[in-house]
Amino acid sequence: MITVSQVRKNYGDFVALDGVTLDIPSGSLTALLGPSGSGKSTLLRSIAGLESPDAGIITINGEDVTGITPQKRGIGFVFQHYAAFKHMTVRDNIAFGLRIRKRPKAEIKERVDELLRIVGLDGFQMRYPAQLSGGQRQRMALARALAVDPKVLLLDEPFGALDAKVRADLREWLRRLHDEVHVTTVLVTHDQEEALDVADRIAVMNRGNIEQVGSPDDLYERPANDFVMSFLGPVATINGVMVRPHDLHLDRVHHPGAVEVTVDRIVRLGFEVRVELVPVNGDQRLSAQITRGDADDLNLVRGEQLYVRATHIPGIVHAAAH
Ligand SMILES: Nc1ncnc2c1ncn2[C@@H]1O[C@H](COP(=O)(O)OP(=O)(O)OP(=O)(O)O)[C@@H](O)[C@H]1O
Repeated sequence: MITVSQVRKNYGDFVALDGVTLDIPSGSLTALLGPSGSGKSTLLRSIAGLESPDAGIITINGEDVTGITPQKRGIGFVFQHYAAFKHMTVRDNIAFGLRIRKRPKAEIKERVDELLRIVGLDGFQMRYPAQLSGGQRQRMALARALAVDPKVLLLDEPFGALDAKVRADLREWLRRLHDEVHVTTVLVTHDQEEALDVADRIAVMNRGNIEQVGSPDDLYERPANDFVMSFLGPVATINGVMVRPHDLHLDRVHHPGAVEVTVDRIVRLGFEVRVELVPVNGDQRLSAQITRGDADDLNLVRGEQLYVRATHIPGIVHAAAH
């Protein structure tokens, strides 16, 4: 378990962490999710010991590590741009931490073989980092961080520099890796899809504070406020209430609570159809997400008028009336 209590960090006048308190359970994969500048990296680097907080306490497995150097915290760290040792093979890069700890040769070989298998780089052990793809290089970085059996694995946008397809593959891979090694992992990301996809817990950050902590379902279905609601996925505002676009229902007849709208655009996205709507009463425009089947049944035509209503209103969220 990692505990962060009332941690503050200022850079000059700027408050990067505004008294953050967070518990990270052992064995969890927790994502720190938030917009750029919200303090995610500062919090992660404080846990790592790469930043020293101005106030507050951080413990790892019950030990106060606030004043302890990064080397003594038992952490593995992977950054977006991982600095591999270019002149060393993949095998030697992974073995590095074990060598400087002077582990016996046989143990190093066994551990590195195991890690090469876990990260799927068995066939690449004699290559140099320059001969790897970006995704392979990040997997090597993870193997290197895991080699010394860290108590905690800290990942700062580890897939941030990779293209969307590779990112998606690596997310799935990280999830499986975590299921296998169970090391307490904290992942910084600004990508809500990435957080929802891999994390079992998400802490949503905004302006140096934590807005909400919970499972992906909790946050998506029961967001604590408008910020979490809008950061976790697309929203539409209807009658002053924020809802998810897929919770909007289109109808040709009026039902209580329905709003009259004009169909402005119909965008077919494979199985789903996004229908952009302009309320007749001048409210802000909104998008409904419906299935292709529903769209075909409705036989929607651009410019026609119909009614839209919310079939599900999440949690306690209410947008400011306008
Ligand atoms: N060494 C520093 N000196 C001054 N300001 C800093 C320093 N490090 C971070 N900041 C500022 O603190 C704020 C929080 O930075 P941080 O890197 O924690 O945000 P983040 O949520 O990780 O954002 P990003 O996703 O863009 O990395 C930012 O506004 C940043 O400019």
